Amino acid sequence: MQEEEQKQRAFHALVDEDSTQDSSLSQTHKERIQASWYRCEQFGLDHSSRPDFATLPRGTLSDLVDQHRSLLETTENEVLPYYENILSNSACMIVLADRQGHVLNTWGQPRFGSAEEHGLVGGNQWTEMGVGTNAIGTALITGEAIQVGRDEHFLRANRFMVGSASPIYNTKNDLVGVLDISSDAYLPQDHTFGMVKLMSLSVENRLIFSAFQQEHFILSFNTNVVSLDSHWSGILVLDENGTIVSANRRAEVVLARDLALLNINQVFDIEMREIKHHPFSLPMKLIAMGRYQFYVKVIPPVQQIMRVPDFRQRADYVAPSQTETLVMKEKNPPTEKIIKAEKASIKTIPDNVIPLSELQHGDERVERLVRQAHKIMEKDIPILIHGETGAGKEIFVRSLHYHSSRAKEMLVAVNCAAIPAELVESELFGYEKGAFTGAQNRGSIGLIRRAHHGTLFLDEIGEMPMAVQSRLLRVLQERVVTPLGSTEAFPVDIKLISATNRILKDEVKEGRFRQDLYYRISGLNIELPALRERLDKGELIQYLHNRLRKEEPGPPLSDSMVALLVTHPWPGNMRQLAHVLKVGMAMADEEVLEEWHLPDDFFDDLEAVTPSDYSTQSSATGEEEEPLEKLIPRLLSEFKGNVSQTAKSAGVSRNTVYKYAK
Ligand SMILES: Nc1ncnc2c1ncn2[C@@H]1O[C@H](COP(=O)(O)OP(=O)(O)OP(=O)(O)O)[C@@H](O)[C@H]1O
Repeated sequence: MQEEEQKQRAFHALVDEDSTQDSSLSQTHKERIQASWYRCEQFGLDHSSRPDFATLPRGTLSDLVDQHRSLLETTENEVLPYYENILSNSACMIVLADRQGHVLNTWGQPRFGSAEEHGLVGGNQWTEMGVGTNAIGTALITGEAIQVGRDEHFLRANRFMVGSASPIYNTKNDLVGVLDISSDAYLPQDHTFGMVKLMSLSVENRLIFSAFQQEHFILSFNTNVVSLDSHWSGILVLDENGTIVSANRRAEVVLARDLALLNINQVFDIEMREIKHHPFSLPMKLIAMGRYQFYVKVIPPVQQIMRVPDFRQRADYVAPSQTETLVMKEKNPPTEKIIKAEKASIKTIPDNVIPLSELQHGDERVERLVRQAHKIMEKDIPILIHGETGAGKEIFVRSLHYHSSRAKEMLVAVNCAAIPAELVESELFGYEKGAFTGAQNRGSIGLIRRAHHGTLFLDEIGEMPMAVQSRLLRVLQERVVTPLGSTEAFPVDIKLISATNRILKDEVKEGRFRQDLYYRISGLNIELPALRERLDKGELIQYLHNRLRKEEPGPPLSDSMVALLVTHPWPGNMRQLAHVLKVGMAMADEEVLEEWHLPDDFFDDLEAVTPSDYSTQSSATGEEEEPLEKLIPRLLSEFKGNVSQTAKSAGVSRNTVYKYAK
């Protein structure tokens, strides 16, 4: 359990590498600045040196601009407009530089002096060697995003500004440029840093789309369905066969592996043919690496859409004039019909929501907590759910929401661990026109107000940054949300459900979670038991198996298989069970599900917990066990290379056969 928690923390640290602002991270930043200053000394600079911009002649600059046309256009036409509402009139300057630090273009009007004074101008080169520690030059050397505060600049001449820069990588993972926001120190700097990182991610994502969207499938994935279209989603590019031909940096960080040329079925529990047949607008919930759950959206190749046969040739084609009348008719259905439809939609629980009555199958403890939570949904009392990862917290919350009087309104699920720390605040509370900059813009309503009259589910609440905790506390006390940069307070009526797999009381003791907020959110405390602790394990396994068989036909479960599944420790809980069943059912096709159909990690877990409890058939009969390295090659040659028969006969998975095959 402890190990699992550690793994979880490591995973979340990866999912949001920027989420912690603890001393170890600021230490890393300090070290980076120190290393840069050391380099500057080696370059022979001293603090009073004048910046040497090695300005390019005009002709050379226009050649450089031509070479970087696609990068410049992507930034200028496709990325900056999205940030206009936050950055315009902000008295900051956005700078795009090439991989040698040459400024290619700038946007905005900084408050700090003229171009001659600040030097952020087309053709000037911002390297550490010429200009000392600076955001652009230091990001180029380290290959990572960095914010350089006024006094962190090596040269005194540059200490009038704060620079936030983030490198841009192309689809081949080569560093091709740097995006920088420079301003005097009056902007909220955390936010500016978050923004420049997002902008560079967004340029990278656009470069991927321009390069691949014509002929490839593009998968975007995130831990949170609401954030699927955001720039911090992972992106994978797949060819016809499901081979990953490109990915953004976020995908590699989140999945913590080199993805090049893997097949999609080695990353997610899905085959390419299923991806092709999945309705494209509908996000899927998939498991990565057998354990971690993501929402995944598929964007099909543009050319494929165009290859669809001309619809006018279809027999059921209705000419436009007729269509219009049909639509008009539908627009005015009889009142009775509307009332019926409304009633039906209120009563209908979406397919992916498990009815409350099916959440438990005879475990009294679970039955009691389901009953309590259902009741409390109608009271003004927040619910806090604690449970191991994969225990079914989110499934439980969805079920609660759709069985409450708030079912017609939105359930807004926010995974606090999946949003970069600098942006959690504006995502949750929204921001007013020109919140950060005094600019004219449309602002954003924020996730809390989106859940007005509905349910707000704050998953992984233990990961919420301290500053955001204080703001959330005020919202819960005063029941109003004041968007960033606004003086207006908007009343909110939300049912708050929070979930965590940390022990929040310990987090309070360690000073990582506000005590007052803890008491505010934990009106009803629910401990969702781990799968291994549940008394209705057998029934639950059969229930989940039946549910999966409704989605896709699969083999039946024998009693001995249920008995084996019941003995498993299930560190990944319901999520792992669903994965093991899915893999097993796919491997078994229409045969009866047997041990050797199950994935390897199932047996790894068994061996790790109770090596002596789990024994193969031969050891159960007391016979001397033949080591796998001998048994597998022998059986393989006996069965003339047939992997399935070998696996079946040895009582191991196919992967194990491959491992020991010589
Ligand atoms: N009661 C249930 N019946 C059937 N399947 C379930 C149930 N609970 C969970 N599952 C399965 O387990 C998966 C994980 O569940 P869920 O996302 O609710 O876990 P969680 O506790 O919120 O996990 P995490 O803490 O990692 O966010 C679901 O996608 C579903 O496949």
